[in-house]
Amino acid sequence: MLDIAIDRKTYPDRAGAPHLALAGLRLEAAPGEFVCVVGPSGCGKSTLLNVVGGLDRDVEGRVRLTGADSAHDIGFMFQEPRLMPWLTVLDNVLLVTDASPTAQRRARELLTAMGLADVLDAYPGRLSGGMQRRVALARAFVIEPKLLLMDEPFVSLDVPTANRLRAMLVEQWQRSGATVLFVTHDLREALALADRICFLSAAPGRVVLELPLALARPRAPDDAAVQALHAELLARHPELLAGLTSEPHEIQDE
Ligand SMILES: Nc1ncnc2c1ncn2[C@@H]1O[C@H](COP(=O)(O)OP(=O)(O)OP(=O)(O)O)[C@@H](O)[C@H]1O
Repeated sequence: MLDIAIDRKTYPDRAGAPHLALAGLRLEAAPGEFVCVVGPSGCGKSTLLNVVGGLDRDVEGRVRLTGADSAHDIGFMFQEPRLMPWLTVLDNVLLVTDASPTAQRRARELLTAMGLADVLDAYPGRLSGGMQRRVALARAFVIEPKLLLMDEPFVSLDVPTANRLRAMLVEQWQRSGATVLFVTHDLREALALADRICFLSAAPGRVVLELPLALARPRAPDDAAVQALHAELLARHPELLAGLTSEPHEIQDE
């Protein structure tokens, strides 16, 4: 369903010379597959998502997305929740829809499933960081995306809040059947979420290892099976994991 072949993606550096961010990157994802992209800071993960999502078209290569009719079939979630402070929780979610009665029902259902039924009319500034991410998660799913692009969406949250959000994501993903491309530099997070992990090299990023996962769900980053696989990977591929951090830098949230 998703077939990515990026030959070259450059940015102009300060002197205007091309700075290579991605080169020779090949990646495929099957319908409904949850793929995590893991790599060190600066290897091109956000660039990859921007290219796949059509936010950046200045690239040599191609992205084929079959089964999706339009950009409306692609959902996004970024590191920051990116909510409009002047809109209520419900209106923030409806913003990406046609606000039809069906969309309204769906938005309410999603927000209720995420424990936000009591704050539909609240403004984002009144919500904790974790609640704001839940609104962003509901907004990502409300369009019933065929493809969901997620750029470190749970970074900087405390462990219980991040784990709760991951569980909500997996529940909605399993219901929706969406293909997910989830970028992270946290290997334990990837092990907790993915059907398959694609490791990117340091810049310019390309896929250097693919790891299919057969661990049962639900999983969390601190599960014994995840920890064991993490330790095994560290032992087998120390070179790949240099530059990655598995320790989230926490802020207390809820
Ligand atoms: N708008 C831009 N202009 C110039 N260079 C850029 C731009 N955006 C990214 N880069 C460079 O391209 C490379 C890839 O950046 P990108 O943000 O995609 O990496 P990343 O893996 O997402 O990093 P991080 O994990 O730190 O968010 C880096 O060297 C970065 O400095």
